[in-house]
Amino acid sequence: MTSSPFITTTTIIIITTTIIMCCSMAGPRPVVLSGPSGAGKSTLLKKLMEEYNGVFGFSVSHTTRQPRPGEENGKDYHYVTREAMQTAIDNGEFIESAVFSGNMYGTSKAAVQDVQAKNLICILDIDMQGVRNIKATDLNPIYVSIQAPSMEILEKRLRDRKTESEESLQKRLHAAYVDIGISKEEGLFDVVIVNDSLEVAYEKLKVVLLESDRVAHGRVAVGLGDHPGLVALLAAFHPLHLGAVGRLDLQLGVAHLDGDVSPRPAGDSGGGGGGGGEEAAGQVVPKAAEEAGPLPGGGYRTADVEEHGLAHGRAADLPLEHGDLAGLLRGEAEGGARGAVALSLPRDVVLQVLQGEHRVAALRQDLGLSVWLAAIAVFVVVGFEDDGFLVIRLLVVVVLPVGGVGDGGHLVGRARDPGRRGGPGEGGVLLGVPGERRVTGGVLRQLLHQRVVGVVGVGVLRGGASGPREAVDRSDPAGETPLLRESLGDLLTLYSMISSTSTQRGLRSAGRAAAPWCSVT
Ligand SMILES: Nc1ncnc2c1ncn2[C@@H]1O[C@H](COP(=O)(O)OP(=O)(O)OP(=O)(O)O)[C@@H](O)[C@H]1O
Ligand SMILES: Nc1nc2c(ncn2[C@@H]2O[C@H](COP(=O)(O)O)[C@@H](O)[C@H]2O)c(=O)[nH]1
Repeated sequence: MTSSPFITTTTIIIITTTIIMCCSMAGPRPVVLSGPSGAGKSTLLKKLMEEYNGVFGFSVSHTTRQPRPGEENGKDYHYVTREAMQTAIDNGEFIESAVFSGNMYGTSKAAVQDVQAKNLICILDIDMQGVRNIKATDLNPIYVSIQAPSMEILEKRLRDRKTESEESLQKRLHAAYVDIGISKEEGLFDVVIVNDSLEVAYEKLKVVLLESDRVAHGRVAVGLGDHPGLVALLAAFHPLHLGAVGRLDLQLGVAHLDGDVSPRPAGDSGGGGGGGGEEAAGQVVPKAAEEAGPLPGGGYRTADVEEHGLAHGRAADLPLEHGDLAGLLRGEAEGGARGAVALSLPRDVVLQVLQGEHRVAALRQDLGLSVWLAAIAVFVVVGFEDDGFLVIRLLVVVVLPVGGVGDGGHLVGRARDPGRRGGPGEGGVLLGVPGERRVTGGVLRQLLHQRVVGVVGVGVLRGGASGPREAVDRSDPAGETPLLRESLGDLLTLYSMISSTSTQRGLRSAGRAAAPWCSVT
């Protein structure tokens, strides 16, 4: 039984029974790119948009300058007259505006809202006046300065671009001269990237946007497996935080349910499957990916993992893709905001996890720290199948902001003992994650570098409308595995485990967890 007939032929009633949210929330954090004309902002942005289509969205500014060959109205800019622009500014339609090189430029509120409405991370390409103006708003972006290696190179690039008259070029160079000085002002930019080699600069930009401690704070729900309905429901609660909703069931990007994130030392044959423990905690890197070597941030290329990961027979060597990153990148400003990341895994992964090949690799370490439960959401999905059976599905989402876990700390859950089976394939739900700045950065790194935080299964209740309901594993033809009750039990066990300091102490000293599906090595 696949999940799609169920979805298409049943009425779905979703009841959220409990949601306890105790973290501050915030929407996706936009990104401001600024820097002298000719430094390479548009070039970098173009690459970013191509690679992360569906993650970032460009805030289309208004300008009074003439379009350049190849530029499109509504895509590169909204080209308007001075009068129209001034009227719109006077009407309060702009977040900021500036005069640059004799032309008016401005970011309209609608431009930013359009991007955010699509759940994309909004990128603004604005000049230094715009940066100053944005600082006075509550947009709270990440400020990235793009600089050319030198004024000479900047001038050459601008000339070679052949877009400016001599007069315009001189104005831009003058503005650049001023900007370069201002951009050194402490605290104005979060990051300064010198665009010498385009490739190097682009990799740096990606690191900043994808892995920076500054990027993701606040609660992020990346996905709930193959069940968009549930995700939509969650989105209804916190729409700003569910940026990846549209992409949930495409590719969820998580690998390695156990093991350490750091690349294995040469000669190490790798962590044993299911071995767990510090000795066995080496990262399980797909061979081809390993040969290709880690990316600058330490992760591995999606394509390598995608192509070779699953062939290893290890759960969760799956690609981390654009849509998922959108969720990971959303969040609140730096500065101690708390939040959590809930990430679900696709069916195959869940099944493998539930079949028990994986272990808790670092629970001991994390349980010793301040871990607390922030949210439990229980979704009951009721429907009728073609054969008239009433089917009730229960999906339990646990979001666990983990306070105080050190940079790189993590909570890894092994879902079940060997032999257990997964639910009907809606996907599991990942537990996790911290809120403090350094912690969130650490968690992001874990996710991006293929650490996983934990998995909870999905159970199904099946029975006639008036008959006894029985929890069954729908992937089990015998249909006898009482999954549902145990899933709930496991969750409760998990909750009590992590919320009890004595349990934490006990676990630490015993080095083992009491829950059958959760072992500490
Ligand atoms: N790393 C690089 N090496 C060489 N040339 C580059 C590099 N980056 C960008 N360029 C080239 O420099 C020129 C200016 O780049 P680009 O138009 O992206 O700058 P910009 O910062 O967006 O400028 P503006 O603010 O005027 O829009 C382009 O012709 C681009 O192809
Ligand atoms: N303050 C703002 N500056 C903007 C905006 N859109 C673009 N810009 C900046 O203008 C210059 C020139 O751009 P060009 O396309 O004519 O080369 C460049 O530095 C841009 O960053 C805006 O909405 N507000």
